[in-house]
Amino acid sequence: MELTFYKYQGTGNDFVIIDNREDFFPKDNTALVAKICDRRFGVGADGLLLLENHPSADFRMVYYNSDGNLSSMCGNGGRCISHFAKFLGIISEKTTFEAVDGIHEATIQGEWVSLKMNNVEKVKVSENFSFLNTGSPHHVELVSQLKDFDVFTKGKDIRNKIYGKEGANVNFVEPQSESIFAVRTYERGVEEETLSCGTGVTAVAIAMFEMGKTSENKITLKTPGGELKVRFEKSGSGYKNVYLEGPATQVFKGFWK
Ligand SMILES: N[C@H](CCC[C@H](N)C(=O)O)C(=O)O
Repeated sequence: MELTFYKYQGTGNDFVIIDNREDFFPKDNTALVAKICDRRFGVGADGLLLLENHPSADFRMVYYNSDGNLSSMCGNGGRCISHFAKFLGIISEKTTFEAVDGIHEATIQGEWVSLKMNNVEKVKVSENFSFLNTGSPHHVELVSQLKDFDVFTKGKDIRNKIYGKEGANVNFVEPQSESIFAVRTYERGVEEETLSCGTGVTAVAIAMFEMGKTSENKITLKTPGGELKVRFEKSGSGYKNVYLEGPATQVFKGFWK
C-alpha cells in the first residue's frame, strides 16, 4: 500500500508517524508495522504512531512497538506526535489528546515539548531495584560504570526472567549529582537498547526520589540520545503533576510504496 509518513526522533527514540485521520491504515496488520519499522527492509524506527480523529480531544494517539504489536504508553512518542499535530495545524501551542492510558496534555514551544504523564499510583521498592508504571511498566536498577554496562544482555535477562511474557522495560541508572542521573534502557517490544525512553526516564526520576537518592522533584536525565527533564509532586503513596520535557524533531517526510 502507498502512504506518506513522517520520521521523528525525540532524544534518539525514533518513530514513523502517520496522519491517519482518514482512517485508511490497516491497524491490525502487525507484519506491515513491523516491516515499516525494520532497520534494513523498511524505514526503521523504535515504533510507529498513528494520529487519528477523536470525538472530543484534539486527536487520538495509537502506538505500536517496532515488533508490530500495539503497546502501552510511549512518552517520547507522545511528545513527537504533539509536535506533529502542531505541524499539521490541528493545534497551536497547547493540546489535549487521548492515548492508550488516557488523556494527556502537552505544550509545544518550537522543538521543546512538555507532556503531562498519568499519575503514578505506587512504586514497588525491592532490595536492589524498583518497579513502577508510568504508562508503561518499568524496572529501575542502580548500577556503576553505566557507560560500560552490558544493557542488552542484562536487560533482556531481567525482562524475561522477572517479568515473563508480559515483560517490562528495564532501566539502568547511575547518579551524577543530586538532580542529574544517567540512564540507559532496554525496551520491551523493541527488544533492544533504545537511545532513550520517555516513560523510562519518568520512572527513573520518580524511583530515585522514592528510594531517597534525591530530594529534588525536578530531575535531569542524561540518556545516550540526549537530555530529558522530569518533574513531579509526591501525592500520598504516589505521584501527580508528572511532566516529561524535551526536544522532538521532524527528521524527514517519506513515501512508502
Ligand atoms: N516499549 C514500551 C513502550 C514505549 C516506551 C518508550 N518508547 C517511551 O518513550 O516511553 C513498552 O512496550 O512498554
